Parts: sequence; structure tokens; C-alpha cells
Amino acid sequence: MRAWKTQTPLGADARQPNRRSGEGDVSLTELNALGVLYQYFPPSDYDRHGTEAHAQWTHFRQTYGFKYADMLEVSPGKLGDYEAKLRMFFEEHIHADPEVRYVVDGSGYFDVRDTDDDWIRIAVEPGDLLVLPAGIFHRFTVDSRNYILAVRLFADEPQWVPINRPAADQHPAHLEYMRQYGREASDPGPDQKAVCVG
Ligand SMILES: CSCCC(=O)/C(O)=C/O
Ligand SMILES: [Fe+2]
Repeated sequence: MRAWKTQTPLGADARQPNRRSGEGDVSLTELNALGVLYQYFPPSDYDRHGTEAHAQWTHFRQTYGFKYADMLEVSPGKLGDYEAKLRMFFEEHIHADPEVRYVVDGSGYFDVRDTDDDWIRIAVEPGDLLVLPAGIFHRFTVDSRNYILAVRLFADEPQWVPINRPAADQHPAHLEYMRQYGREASDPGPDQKAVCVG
């Protein structure tokens, strides 16, 4: 996984890196300060059929209470209304619950807003597990390879409910997010611990 600030405005093709020139990578510590958690599980630990071939996975899911999982294959041939779905994923939104995605195959970009309202682009590849906290403004796109196979982990029954702006700005999940991680927050998340392996 690597992360960087995107150029503003974004270039014509969102699936390109759109990296802001002259700036280095955004660090995992900076992502953790936004409440974004990251862990790496070797892709062999989670085969394409969703069986968790490794105790490490079970431990992670029990620790964070992600009892449910499904798989999402984002590609022109597999996902109906592909371009419309991609537009929906790329429309800035929040969720009332954490967004937990594990990449089994392919790649893509999760963009999250930072405290300066800039976009930080998180490039994910197989083995990357990303936890976006409830209430964070974010968006997703595949990259130019137009393919990702990701496991979606949930605490409750799988559901995908995006809350777009402007309604999201006053949503309790976003207000709580800003209380914990916003510019005025006294410290990054009272009980957050950086989850980062390897
Ligand atoms: C590969 S995850 C698909 C996009 C998604 O579930 C989401 O919520 C993007 O923000
Ligand atoms: Fe999302």
C-alpha cells in the first residue's frame, strides 16, 4: 500500500495516479491520525473462495468483531452497470459504519479527505486490508487495470449504504468522526491503535 496527496483539481482520468507533484508519500502514521487503519495479510491467507486459510485472519475478525464478509468483484465483465457503479463509488460519501476492505486480487484507489480537506489517495493491492472509520469522507475507483476483487467485512449483515454530501455533512457519524479526528480534535482517536503489520 502507498498513499499520496492528489493534484487538485483531479485530472481528466480519475483512474490515473493523479499524484500531486513535488510531494512525498503520505505515511501510515498520518493515515492512522485520520483514523484509517491498515494491515497486510499475505494473499495466500485468503483464497478466492473466501475461506480464511490462516488463523491470523480469524484473530483479526474476532478482535474487531467483523462477523460477516462477502466478496465484490469490480470489473466490466462481472459487475452489472459497471460504469454507473464506478461513478457511485467515486461520488464522495460516508458510511455510518467502518468500511473494511481486503484486496484478494487486482488493485484500486481509496481516496480519503484529510483535515485540510485535501484528498489522500491510498493505492491498494493484493494482501492490503484497509479500515476506513465510520463518517470519514471517501471515494473509490479502480485504477487503469479496471479490476479489483475485494472482501468486504462487516460487523452486521452486509450492506452498502453511501451517504452523499450535503446530507453527510450533518450526519451523526460524520460529526462524531470530526469530533475524534477533525482539525480541532485534541488527540487522534481516544482508543485507536495503529494496526500495521509489515
Ligand atoms: C472495492 S470496494 C468497492 C467500493 C465500496 O464498497 C465503497 O464503499 C467505496 O467507498
Ligand atoms: Fe464507501
